[in-house]
Amino acid sequence: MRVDVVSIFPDYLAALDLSLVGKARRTGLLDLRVHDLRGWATDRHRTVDDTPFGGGAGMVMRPDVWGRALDDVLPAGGAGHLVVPTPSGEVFTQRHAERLALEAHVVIACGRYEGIDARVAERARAAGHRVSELSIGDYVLNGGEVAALVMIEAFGRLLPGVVGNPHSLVEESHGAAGLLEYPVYTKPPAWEGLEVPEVLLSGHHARIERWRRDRALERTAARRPDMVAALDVAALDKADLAV
Ligand SMILES: Nc1ccccc1-c1cnco1
Repeated sequence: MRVDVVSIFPDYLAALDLSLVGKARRTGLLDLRVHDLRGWATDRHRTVDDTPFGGGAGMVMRPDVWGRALDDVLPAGGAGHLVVPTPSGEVFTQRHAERLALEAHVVIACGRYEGIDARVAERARAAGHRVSELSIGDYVLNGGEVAALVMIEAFGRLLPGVVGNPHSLVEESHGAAGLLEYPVYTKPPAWEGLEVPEVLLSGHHARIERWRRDRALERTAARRPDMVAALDVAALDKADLAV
């Protein structure tokens, strides 16, 4: 899989040399290239932005500079997937990560300022590329670089061979039947006057499973009422019958 990231702060992506993504690059599983957008600017000051048509605060990133950059990094023939991190995008989920992990060539355009001229995405779509404008959550960032790091880690870890044990690719952050994970404990059994729940030391697997399921339900109801609404109660009941 090839991934190109274009940014005016390419050093922001240095974290991608570390850990699993860094290993995937070194072993050739992931061909990740980071580019400085200013390399496609043509004036002496290497300008990449300008004032917004229609007025308003801030600056907009220029279509001509982005157009030249994407002409160079998107694959010929419209076979690429352009990802544009933006606060006004669809919320990025594990589903998006799974789909992106199947792509041969992903290009991530990291915008700054008030965003990238809308014609850049429009032109990429017209050229046949898939284009996804994605948000990693409802908060304000200064640019798309952090979102790019999040997305690359999320889909990069799904590439075959990147994570040692493929079983650990099951959605750890969301456990059984669409619930949040239960609380976890390890040695020592008593720490700073705090005890590990007795049931976890009991060796009674059915009780342990039920305790974990109950804690996961409590957490999900308390922290993610949106997930409770989407719960597959039938699957949960089946799980309940199982333990
Ligand atoms: N706030 C931002 C500013 C610039 C580029 C992306 C974002 C973003 C992406 N996901 C949430 O915010």
